[in-house]
Amino acid sequence: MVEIKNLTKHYGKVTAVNDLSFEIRDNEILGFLGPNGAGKSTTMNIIAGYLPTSSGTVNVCGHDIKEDARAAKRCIGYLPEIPPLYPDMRVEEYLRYCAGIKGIRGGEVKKEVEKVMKRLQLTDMRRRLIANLSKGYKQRVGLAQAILGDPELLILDEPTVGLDPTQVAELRKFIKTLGKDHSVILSSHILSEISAVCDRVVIISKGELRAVDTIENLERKMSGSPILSLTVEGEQLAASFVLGEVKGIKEIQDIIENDDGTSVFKIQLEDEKVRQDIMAALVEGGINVVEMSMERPDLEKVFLELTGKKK
Ligand SMILES: Nc1ncnc2c1ncn2[C@@H]1O[C@H](COP(=O)(O)OP(=O)(O)OP(=O)(O)O)[C@@H](O)[C@H]1O
Repeated sequence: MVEIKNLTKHYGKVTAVNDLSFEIRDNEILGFLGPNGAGKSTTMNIIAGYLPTSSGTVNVCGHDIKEDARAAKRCIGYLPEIPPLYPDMRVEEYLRYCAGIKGIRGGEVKKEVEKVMKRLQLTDMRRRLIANLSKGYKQRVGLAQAILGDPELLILDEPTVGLDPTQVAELRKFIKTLGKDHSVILSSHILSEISAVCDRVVIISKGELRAVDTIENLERKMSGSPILSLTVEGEQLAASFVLGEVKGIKEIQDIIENDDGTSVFKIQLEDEKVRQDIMAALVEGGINVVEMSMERPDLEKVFLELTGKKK
């Protein structure tokens, strides 16, 4: 869907983006993470064709954003960090105006505007002045203009900023449904949001790429030796004895005794597969297993490690 190659952007002496390369695949929701000033908005503005590159290329749906801007922009719906709303226009009037800018003509305008208003539950607000809308409704209008004409690629720059928790949940749900038949690149500061919504994630810091992968793979790569959390019933000593016989255990890092007579073992493994041997040994040794789960670092730890902000 989108191929970004060696993208660099200078603002005078400031290098905002430095030799960035990644792709956005068909029908995926790609999370775009980075600390403040990392270069996220700059990159998104360039992909959307709003800002020229200093060097490098961006190809959207087979069209070079520089050479063939008009065709590339036809495939793109963009919701910038600050949506380009006109406060003195009414909702429907504004969406009709946006449809015109996007090259939608004739009877298609009404059809498209009705469709997006319905999708974002704006129909009852069609005659409301944008200035008088709540922040949540303004964001819906911003999103409605982005999806007008059903573009294949949606660029959403921090779409949930300033919304209340209910609106955030609604918007996330909507973005998830969009991701079924669109490609979406979504920037956010909220790591839990990226975890909840995205398939893959790109992490940048100081304009440079730090990682591109699925969240699961990133967490796995960061985790080093896997840690097993094992809760058993009965004598700690008996369980320790059985565990001592299993090959592939690096270290028992901790044993926590609970009030209900169960004990939790934190066990560092050489390989995740050792888990099965542990289970078999415990069953054979007559130890009752209450719970067994792998512990992974969450996206926050991965992010802090990759962006050099480790606590
Ligand atoms: N028009 C501009 N002129 C000069 N420098 C700029 C301009 N726009 C951005 N920058 C600088 O480029 C760098 C990247 O900024 P950008 O807004 O792309 O980061 P960001 O990751 O979107 O940050 P945030 O999360 O705070 O929105 C920053 O150092 C910023 O100060």
